[in-house]
Amino acid sequence: MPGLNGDQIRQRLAEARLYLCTDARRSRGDLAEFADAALAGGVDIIQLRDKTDGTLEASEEIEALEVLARACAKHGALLSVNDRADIALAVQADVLHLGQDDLPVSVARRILGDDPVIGRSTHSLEEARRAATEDGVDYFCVGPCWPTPTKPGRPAPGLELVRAVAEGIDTTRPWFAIGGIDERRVGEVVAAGARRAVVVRAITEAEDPAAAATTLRQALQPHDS
Ligand SMILES: Cc1ncc(COP(=O)(O)OP(=O)(O)O)c(N)n1
Ligand SMILES: Cc1nc(C(=O)O)sc1CCOP(=O)(O)O
Ligand SMILES: [Mg+2]
Repeated sequence: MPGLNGDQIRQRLAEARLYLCTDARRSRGDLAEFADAALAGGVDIIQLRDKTDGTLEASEEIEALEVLARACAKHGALLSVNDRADIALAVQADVLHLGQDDLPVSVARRILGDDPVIGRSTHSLEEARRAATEDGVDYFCVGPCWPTPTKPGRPAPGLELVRAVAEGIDTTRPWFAIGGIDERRVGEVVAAGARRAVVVRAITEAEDPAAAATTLRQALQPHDS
């Protein structure tokens, strides 16, 4: 099946509210079933981020991404690869996500071409400001909103940073709050000015991933910017 072109990917990114990072569920059941439930519940973008026991072998990562790609095609969602431009190219991903210490965006762009979108992690107002204008970046993430065991050792700038970004910088590019967000806290994130969120445990550890996604999506949905 042909993939989405750059305009279609950017259109879906603009409309996205809920972004899920999941591991490959090597020790917790079926990845296809889980992805299908999360996407049916309202996840717009799904990323494979498996760092539980070291990183996956490239072949294992590609195999898991192919499972996610089929689920994304079924639900009209975007497929995101973490860190690795070579793997994003290999699986024709819609999205590549890069942290501050990952590949430079200009290098990733050279590898990927213009169509896939590239996202950046930011943890300060200065980094967010840079990501909001840096060439080749399509969206950025701001956090952690709360300290999180999913990213141990990463200090949390908290909702103060979300407020500062919402009020103080050019937010023409889509941006997502991240870190410690769950059904209970998502209202605070929205009140701080975010319209989009990235979650890990709130869905990967939910008893009912579809219901968790629906609740999070509804909390983020009422806004239209
Ligand atoms: C959507 C999204 N946002 C942030 C991150 C974190 O990226 P990074 O800081 O590079 O950390 P790792 O995830 O690579 O450990 C992400 N992966 N996805
Ligand atoms: C992968 C990641 N990156 C962060 C950042 O601030 O860049 S916070 C984070 C982990 C988010 O996991 P959870 O939803 O389980 O708290
Ligand atoms: Mg990274």
